Amino acid sequence: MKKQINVVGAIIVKNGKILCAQRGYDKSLAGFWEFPGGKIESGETPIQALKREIQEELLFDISDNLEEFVSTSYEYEFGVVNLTTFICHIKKGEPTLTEHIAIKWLKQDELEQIEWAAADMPTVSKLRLMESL
Ligand SMILES: Nc1nc2c([nH]c(=O)n2[C@H]2C[C@H](O)[C@@H](COP(=O)(O)OP(=O)(O)OP(=O)(O)O)O2)c(=O)[nH]1
Repeated sequence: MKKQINVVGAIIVKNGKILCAQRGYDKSLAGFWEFPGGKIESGETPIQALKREIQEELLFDISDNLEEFVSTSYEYEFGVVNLTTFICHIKKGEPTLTEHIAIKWLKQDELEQIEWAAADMPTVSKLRLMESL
């Protein structure tokens, strides 16, 4: 069986726009756009993992009222990514790039303008169809 990789991603919403982050060139899926986050470590809940990853990668705190949005699995050649995305807001601080190449704040109907990691497409499609955020 292929390696299972359990990942959480943050849909960070501010003023009706969504934070999109471009993966670094030294990473898997280099240069693709993603919801910031990462792998859940052993002993962590998904929400704990998400808070830790956002603090590590973008140096801000997300608020406590997280809303689970989509859970999907996608098989890449390096393994199966089981991705759960959560809608969240900024509690404290501003996004600061440490690992990503770039970030963009896009409206729901602009999300398809960038090239997303394949596992993210169900989340992108659902966001596109939402009334408002
Ligand atoms: N953080 C995040 N990862 C995603 C998304 N979509 C998607 O396929 N992934 C994949 C990329 C990685 O293979 C894995 C997340 O791991 P990570 O972001 O912690 O990985 P990493 O860069 O530390 O390390 P690596 O995969 O290069 O070894 O899930 C997403 O929206 N956000």
